[in-house]
Amino acid sequence: MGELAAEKHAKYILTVEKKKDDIESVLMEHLRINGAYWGLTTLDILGKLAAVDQETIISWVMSCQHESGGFGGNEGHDPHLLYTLSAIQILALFNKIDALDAEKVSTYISTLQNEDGSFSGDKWGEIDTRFSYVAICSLALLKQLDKINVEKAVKYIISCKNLDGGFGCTPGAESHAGQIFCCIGALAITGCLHYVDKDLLGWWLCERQVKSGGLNGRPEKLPDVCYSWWVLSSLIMIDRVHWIDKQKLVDFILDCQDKENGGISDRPDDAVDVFHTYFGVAGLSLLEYPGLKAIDPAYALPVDVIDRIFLH
Ligand SMILES: COc1ccc(S(=O)(=O)N2Cc3cc(C#N)ccc3N(Cc3cncn3C)C[C@H]2Cc2ccccc2)cc1
Ligand SMILES: [Zn+2]
Repeated sequence: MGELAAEKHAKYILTVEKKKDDIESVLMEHLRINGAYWGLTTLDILGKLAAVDQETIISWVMSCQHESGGFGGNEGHDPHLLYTLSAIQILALFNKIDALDAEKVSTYISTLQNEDGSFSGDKWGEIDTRFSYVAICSLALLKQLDKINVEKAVKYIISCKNLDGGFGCTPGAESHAGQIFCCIGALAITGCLHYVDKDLLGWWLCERQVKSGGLNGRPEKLPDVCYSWWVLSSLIMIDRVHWIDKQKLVDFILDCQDKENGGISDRPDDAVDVFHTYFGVAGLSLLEYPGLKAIDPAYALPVDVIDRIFLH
């Protein structure tokens, strides 16, 4: 509890970024570009992004680009929408989106939109509302939303709305906090939040808070720090964040820190990792924890980065 061990978390991220051959790094090498986005955005929120060698990172990110225009999770890996968004987000952090051929990347993304407006994650065709969000967020950052059929993309997302006000990965699939974030984020970016029943969804979301103050992803599940992002950012986007106890959530996240070695875990006393360190720090940023840079709930990037892209 108590306070955020910011210096320790920055040091933890910087050491993990360097490690390549330990078991965790090898297991995660297929999504290394996701890990880089989580780590670098955490550093930026902590005001420590200057601690990394941006030229080295930018050239590594560009080396993950496939000839199709999409990005793989590491050098030489097949492209996927999930990794393409992480690449764009990393370049945005360093104000280097212009290192990209926006036309080529947005053509890759637009070829993954299906007739019904949904998106496949890659050429193998898996459809999930996660991919709708990743496609729309990527194209918005590239200012290339006109490359897809936004009306059909929005219509497909709305077709995944459930009677409980939530959203699942496909029409009729069970509501889950991760998919709700993706659908609400996509609707926020496209200016279509008026299709959402904010009171019904707000109720489902605020019911995710358990007595420890943490948030879970579905009814009866254990709380998990990463839901501090999926649920909280959704509540903020639909203006219902006052329906949860923010201080109790802050205390839950602070309770999940390893204050000795740095890092944040999914719940108290579990092993820390980069993923939960990012979502913990990003969650505290959404809760306006002192000393942290503000993060945009829809784009999952610092507000000053978003302002630089859209307001310059
Ligand atoms: C430790 O076992 C795992 C299990 C799965 C994965 S994963 O499929 O690559 N992935 C990313 C992820 C990264 C880390 C880290 N470092 C840790 C966990 C975690 N999960 C699993 C998780 C998180 N909360 C509870 N659970 C069970 C989410 C998952 C899916 C996801 C990917 C990208 C963006 C959002 C979500 C990685 C490790
Ligand atoms: Zn988690």
